[in-house]
Amino acid sequence: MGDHAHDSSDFLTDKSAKIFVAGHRGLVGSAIVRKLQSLGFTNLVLRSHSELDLTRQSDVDSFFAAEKPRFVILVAAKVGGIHANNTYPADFIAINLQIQTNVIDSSFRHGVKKLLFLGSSCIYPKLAPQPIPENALLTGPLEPTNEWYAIAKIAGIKMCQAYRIQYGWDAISGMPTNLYGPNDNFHPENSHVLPALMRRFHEAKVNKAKQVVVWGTGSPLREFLHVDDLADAVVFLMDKYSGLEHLNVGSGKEVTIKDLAELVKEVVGFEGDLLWDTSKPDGTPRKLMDSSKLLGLGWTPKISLKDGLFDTYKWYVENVVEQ
Ligand SMILES: NC(=O)C1=CN([C@@H]2O[C@H](COP(=O)(O)OP(=O)(O)OC[C@H]3O[C@@H](n4cnc5c(N)ncnc54)[C@H](OP(=O)(O)O)[C@@H]3O)[C@@H](O)[C@H]2O)C=CC1
Ligand SMILES: C[C@H]1O[C@H](OP(=O)(O)OP(=O)(O)OC[C@H]2O[C@@H](n3cnc4c(=O)[nH]c(N)nc43)[C@H](O)[C@@H]2O)[C@@H](O)[C@@H](O)C1=O
Repeated sequence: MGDHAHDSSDFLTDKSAKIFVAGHRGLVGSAIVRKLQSLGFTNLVLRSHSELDLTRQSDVDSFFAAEKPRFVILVAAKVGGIHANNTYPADFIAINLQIQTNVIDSSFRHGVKKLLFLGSSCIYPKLAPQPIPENALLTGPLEPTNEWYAIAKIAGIKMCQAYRIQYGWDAISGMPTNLYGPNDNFHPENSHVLPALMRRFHEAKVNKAKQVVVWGTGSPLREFLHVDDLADAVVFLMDKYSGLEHLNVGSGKEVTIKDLAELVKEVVGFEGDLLWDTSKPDGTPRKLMDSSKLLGLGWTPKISLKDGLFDTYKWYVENVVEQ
């Protein structure tokens, strides 16, 4: 089964087509809803976690039988930073396998025309060649702190490929790098590094603290992409890509955690010192992805990290900080 990488679908032609955005209230899902609404889509089907628990197979199948969406964008998942992944491995592997298996299978069985599944750059080996090409998948041991989540995501990619091979069904996968932006998860322990530091620096500034603890050594490198760029890439992939292989979705720019911390400190306006807690894990030393396949199809990221940080901090102060 060859790659039909340039099959164009009718995703952008019929704005009344029914689209199910699974996980629409999260960082990524809410950005995708914003993007689709800005493009004039009028028929989004949205269900919160409490309305439809995607780990419950019979409920998912009843939902698809009733709604029969034409397109599905699957971004619902159990998601968290390095501490959460390292602390709740059973949740990360079980919940994510259940969600994706239920949604992918029910989508196929109820006639969905095209489905996009989101994985993550953590699917690649801990010491993959940098920048990481898509074919580095399954060529080496995973990063231990998030291997459970990574295995679930790899299974999702493989499931989409298997349904294309066996049934000729149009399921595609995108692999985003570390994401950030409005509506992120700012939980003090379970969040990702960027929102965690933004919250900690903000609280330190307000409380006039002298120093802020940052986890690890500060030496790991991370690539960041603003979630609005990711939402743009999701629409681009739904419209322009129908291939067997997953595609990397990155900004191509990486920073050390130390430089990121300094940048967030500057954006927030905290003037104290950083204290490094090296008892906390660094995780994988580097995971810059090679996104040249997606770039070659014509997509480009537009939001710089500094602009994105200012935009996110403005949102944080207006929406999260107790008024
Ligand atoms: N954030 C990042 O840095 C990255 C994220 N990704 C991927 O992007 C996708 C979205 O991540 P992100 O937006 O950051 O995560 P969020 O946690 O912000 O959003 C996930 C959404 O999924 C929902 N959800 C979780 N479990 C269930 C369930 N059992 N049934 C129904 N809904 C459920 C959550 O609802 P509720 O909160 O109410 O439980 C939430 O709205 C995920 O697939 C993730 O793997 C990939 C790379 C990086
Ligand atoms: C998207 C990606 O996200 C996760 O992988 P990660 O990138 O390692 O995660 P992270 O953002 O939590 O940490 C990045 C680095 O930052 C350092 N760090 C400093 N201070 C804080 C801090 O306060 N909080 C956090 N979380 N990290 C901190 C931390 O020590 C580490 O070196 C997995 O979900 C993975 O599966 C995945 O897909």
